[in-house]
Amino acid sequence: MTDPIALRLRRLPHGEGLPLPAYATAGAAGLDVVAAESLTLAPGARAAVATGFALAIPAGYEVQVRPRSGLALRHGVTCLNTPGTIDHDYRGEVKVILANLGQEPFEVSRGDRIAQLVPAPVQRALLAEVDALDDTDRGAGGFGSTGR
Ligand SMILES: O=c1ccn([C@H]2C[C@H](O)[C@@H](COP(=O)(O)OP(=O)(O)OP(=O)(O)O)O2)c(=O)[nH]1
Repeated sequence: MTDPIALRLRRLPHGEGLPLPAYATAGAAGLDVVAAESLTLAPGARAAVATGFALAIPAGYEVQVRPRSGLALRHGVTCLNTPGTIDHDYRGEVKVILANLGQEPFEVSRGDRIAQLVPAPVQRALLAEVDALDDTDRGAGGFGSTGR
């Protein structure tokens, strides 16, 4: 494992008393995040669920918000925008955009683990507009073109 990334976390008033994001096992890749509010997600519904904290992420990194496989498999509940992107310059509350793709209402209780956070290095692009692109064997083929 590489050296950990230092993340500063500011607890917000409604996050008082909640466990901080934490690794569930010594080898876990994601910091489990708990909900700072309780709500019911109807089938097909989505919501930005409060976490009760804000982050300062070092420049050159993002934090990805990813679903938990247990919620996805058992309840059809996932992060709609997975992986969610927390920009390094964002100082607002981290929220988890949960969607219920299952057939039953899903209850979120304050303190439930709802997602996981994974820091990742960011490679920025230097965009150059050009009149023509170099030729390749694939050309414009895509979207299953090699399977036909
Ligand atoms: O799952 C998420 C995704 C985003 N954010 C916050 C942090 C992120 O830095 C900010 C903006 O996210 P994004 O760039 O994905 O959203 P956008 O729709 O492009 O909005 P903006 O115009 O604010 O960038 O919203 C979250 O709290 N949770």
